[in-house]
Amino acid sequence: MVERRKPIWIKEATEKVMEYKKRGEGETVSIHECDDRYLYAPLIADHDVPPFDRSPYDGFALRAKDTENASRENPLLFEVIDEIGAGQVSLQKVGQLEAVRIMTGAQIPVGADCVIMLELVKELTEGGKKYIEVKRTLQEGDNISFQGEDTQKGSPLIDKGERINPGIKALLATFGYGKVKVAKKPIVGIIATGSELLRPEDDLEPGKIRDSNGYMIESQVLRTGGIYKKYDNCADDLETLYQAMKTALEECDIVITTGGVSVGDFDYLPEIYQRLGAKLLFNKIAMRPGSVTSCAEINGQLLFGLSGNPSACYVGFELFVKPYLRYWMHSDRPYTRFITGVLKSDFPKPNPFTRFVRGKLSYAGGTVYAEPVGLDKSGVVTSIAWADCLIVLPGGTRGYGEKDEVDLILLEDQQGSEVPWQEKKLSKL
Ligand SMILES: Nc1nc2c(c(=O)[nH]1)N[C@H]1C(S)=C(S)[C@@H](COP(=O)(O)OP(=O)(O)OC[C@H]3O[C@@H](n4cnc5c(N)ncnc54)[C@H](O)[C@@H]3O)O[C@H]1N2
Ligand code: MOO
Ligand SMILES: [Mg+2]
Repeated sequence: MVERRKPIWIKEATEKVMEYKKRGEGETVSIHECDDRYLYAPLIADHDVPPFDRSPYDGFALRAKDTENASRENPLLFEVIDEIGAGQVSLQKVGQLEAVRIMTGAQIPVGADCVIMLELVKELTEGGKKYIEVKRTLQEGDNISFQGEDTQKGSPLIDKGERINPGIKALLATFGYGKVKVAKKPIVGIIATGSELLRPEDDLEPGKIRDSNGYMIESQVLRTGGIYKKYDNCADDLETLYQAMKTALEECDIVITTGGVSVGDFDYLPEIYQRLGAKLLFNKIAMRPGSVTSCAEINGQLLFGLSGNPSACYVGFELFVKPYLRYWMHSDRPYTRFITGVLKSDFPKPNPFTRFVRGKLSYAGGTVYAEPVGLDKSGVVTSIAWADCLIVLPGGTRGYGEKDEVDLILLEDQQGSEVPWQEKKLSKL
């Protein structure tokens, strides 16, 4: 008699995985290599930015009070006592009716309290001395970028666990991090199982297909920020698979298998979990695709048994593996981000389980729309390539129609969510 598995809610499966969440160690990398890594410590401003009052324009620095009586009818002459570019500091003190020619980015000289742009003055030379003619009044602070106006010393800027983007990298450079402490990348073992599997470089043979899941998971691991170790495809043979799993467990932080988790004659994963002495967390989830997604734990290490069906495998990773890995890298928003949008076409097929339909986002009139792409079957591979979201259609007795409001899981998002997508209503399964 074939085992009858009892499905659990997505919410419950997520919680079971995250019960084993842990934070990985840190390592130091060159700033050149910190992109897309997760910060291991918060970033706090250790000095003011800008670090000194500076000119935002090419112009002349002078004292505002000296311009009090300046006008078109009454131009005032200021003697130019020095000239500085960015990086230079004037040793002169600006006194009454004096000015320093100053370029953008240069420090405001002592005595000066405002800047007038080059275009607004007339320059003249008389008796070997340089002057400018000022025809307008200026206020103290006019055209000055003040020390600390961007950020002040001691300000918390970026939390630990944030993924380093170009802006964060700019801040790291600003505050002198030639080397950056980041979370170590978790090593994810990938084993594609199935006697039908060929490698991409192999010619097709009767009854065989090329392994696509293994490569797709490689990509998902990289997109999440981890590193992968892909093992040779494993035929549906208990002993070979058992040995491959043991090796992967020793060499990796977590292990993902694809295929062999269902109830078929050659689906050996359930038996392998038993032989390894791993604790089964779940092997059936009320969702489609990916209902067979399994997870087991041994000595704190997780084994994810993703479905062999490509679309199911993909969804299983996004919902359950990704948050675990992101948390590992210290993210406080480890879950896949979701938003609300509008269904762009009918989806009449009802399903008792929550469905994650591969979809494409579009925007019109301030609304986000999502349209299913490709064939909605868990064995389908093409739709994954066309999708940038998963349209969530909660299980029930009816299908969904155009204009229905739906949750959308964003596949390309790197910001993450503090909370997972989860069923809003839980009835009996
Ligand atoms: N009697 C039942 N049969 C099935 C059930 C069930 O509940 N009762 N569940 C179905 C569902 S749902 C799914 S999903 C699949 C899951 O199967 P497995 O995870 O055991 O995967 P396999 O049987 O090994 O393969 C399924 C399918 O996927 C292809 N495959 C496998 N690996 C790859 C790969 N690396 N790249 C591309 N494609 C792959 C494989 O050739 C099969 O076509 O079970 C249903 N059956
Ligand atoms: O678990 Mo299977 O999800 O229908 O692909
Ligand atoms: Mg199977």
